[in-house]
Parts: sequence; structure tokens; C-alpha cells
Amino acid sequence: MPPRADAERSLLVVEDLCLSYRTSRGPVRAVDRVSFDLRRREALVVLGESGCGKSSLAKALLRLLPRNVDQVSGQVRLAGLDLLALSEERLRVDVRWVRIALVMQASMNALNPVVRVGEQVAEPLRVHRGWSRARALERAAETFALVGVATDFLQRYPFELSGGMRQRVVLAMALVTEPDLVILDEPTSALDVLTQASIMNRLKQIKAELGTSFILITHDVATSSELADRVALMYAGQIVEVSDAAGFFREPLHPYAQRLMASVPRLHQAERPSHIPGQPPSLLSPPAGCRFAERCPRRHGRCVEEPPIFQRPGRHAVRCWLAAPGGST
Ligand SMILES: Nc1ncnc2c1ncn2[C@@H]1O[C@H](COP(=O)(O)OP(=O)(O)OP(=O)(O)O)[C@@H](O)[C@H]1O
Repeated sequence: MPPRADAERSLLVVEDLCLSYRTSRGPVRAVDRVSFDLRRREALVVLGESGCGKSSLAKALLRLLPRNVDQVSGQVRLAGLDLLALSEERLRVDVRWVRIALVMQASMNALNPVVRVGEQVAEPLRVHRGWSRARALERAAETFALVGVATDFLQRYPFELSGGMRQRVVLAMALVTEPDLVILDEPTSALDVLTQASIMNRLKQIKAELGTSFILITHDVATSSELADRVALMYAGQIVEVSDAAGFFREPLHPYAQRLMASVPRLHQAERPSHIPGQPPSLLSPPAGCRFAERCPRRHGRCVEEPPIFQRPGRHAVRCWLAAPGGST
């Protein structure tokens, strides 16, 4: 939980957020007591391997939930407004697209194939702000320029665009209403490395120019380092470390974070990258103690108990006994 002074400066404060799904094999707790805060103009990268709960977290923030969701609890406050307590109507009219836009995984493949992309980018302004078609198209053209798409592309259909261009169009759709926060779920994972880098660069410029905050969800350490001011590392439904990005990439404290960084290939590095042996635990029946213990080279007796979140100086928190006061991180 962020200290009070931080909470007051935050755009988004998430506390003890939990989400579970009903399945035929029992409840799956995909998001388990997740807490973090995000300031204006900040980019938080939620990093973690496939299945750790990143997309579920994004959906829980905006209550865009599949039917088999069993339970959502905790708090999500956007500038003081409690999103989990808000009526569905207010969430739809006042928050989604208007204040928080979500770009879902693979959404560049979900553009309407028979509508010109300019019209699709203009649509959120017509629906959520009631703007005329002409005014909305004018703003769509400005937003195309912002994301690096030539304005004559407004007239094109999705199939006439490359994957990178389609992804920029989807970003334009998220940015056109000038929301406070844009959540991007794996926005570039289907694209080649150069296109990924160019889109990340563009997001950085947009953050500086418009003051937009971002939550970027990814499994890719390299992509995440480009935009991140802060990093929240997820493992088996929980955030295990949240830290400023520079500190995280230089000297992560959680043993999972350390192993993850050691698994990333680097130039000018003598040792070969090492993969992390084993698998994350099933979210149907996670272990009672630390969830990483089974794969952890620094496991010790205390790890049979679940570690709480230990606050470190700065806005740094670690869910590991080694980070306890007097511990050896
Ligand atoms: N609708 C659902 N019903 C049941 N279980 C689900 C549902 N959606 C996700 N899960 C489960 O919840 C867990 C977290 O999934 P989630 O998609 O949030 O992870 P992720 O980190 O985003 O992974 P990926 O990047 O592969 O999508 C996984 O065990 C997944 O199987």
C-alpha cells in the first residue's frame, strides 16, 4: 500500500485487488492482493511470464470482466474515484475511453474490416463526447500524426495497412479522447523488433507531450525497459516486486526478478543467459508459502510461510522474506 503522501499525488491507487474465475476444476485466483500506485505522466510496466495474471489485472482495473468471474475485491481509485464501487453506467459513461483507455491484447486484429480506419479512430469521440463526424475526423487526423501515421491513411481499410500501422491506429483510437491513463496489453508482441522500438519511442514522446500515464503489460523485458518509469513484476497472480525502473533493471531484489534478468541475453556479457528451471505453480491450488520457493535458489526455512510485502526506501516494495528488515537482499 502506498504511503499516504504518495497516495495523494497518485492518479491511480490499487489496493489489495483480487480477481478469481469459476472453472470446472475450481476457482482460479488470477489476481491476488495486488497493490500499486501510479502518478500522472508515469509509465508503469507490469512484467511477468504468460499466465501470471497480467491481462486479468488490466480487465479488473476497468471491470471489463468475462462471465465466469467469480469475485473481484479490493480498491481501484482513479484520482479518488473508487472504480470498483462505481455503477456500470457511470463507469461506461465517465471512465472507460474517457479517462482510461484499454488496448487489449491482439486488438489490432479486431479493427472492423469494412470501416475506414479514420472513421474507427473518430468513433470514441462521437460516442463518448457527442462530437460531430467532421470535428471527430479532424481530431482523428491530429491523433494519426501523433502516433506517426500519415493523414491520407485515414481513408484506408485495415487490410491495406501493415501490422505496425494497424497497431498505431489502435493506439490512436485509445489516445483520441485524451484519457488520463492508457493501458496497453502486449501492444507490440506481434511486431518485428524495429517496429516495436519505433512504437515504444513514439509512446515516450506522447507521454512527454501530452502528460498521459501508461500501464504497459508485457512479458518482454527488453520492450519494457524502453518506456518504463516503474516496474511491477508479477508471479503467479501476485506482484512480487515494484520499483523504479532504473533500480529494477540495475539491481532487482526479489530472487525471481534476479533470475529473470539473468535470463535476458545481453551484449558484452561473458556469462550465457540462464533459464529459470521449473514452472510457476497452478493458480487452482497455489502453495501456502512463497509461490516462487520451489524454483528459488535462495529458498530457506521461512519460505513455507507466505511473505508479506516489505516496503523499502523510495516507492519500492518486495514480497520476499529476504527483504524483511535485517534480511540479506
Ligand atoms: N476467463 C477465464 N476463465 C478461467 N481462467 C482464466 C480466464 N482468463 C484467464 N484465466 C486464467 O487466469 C490465469 C491468468 O491469466 P491471464 O490471461 O490474466 O495471464 P497473462 O499473464 O495475461 O497471460 P498471457 O500473456 O498469456 O495472456 C491463467 O491461469 C489463465 O488460465
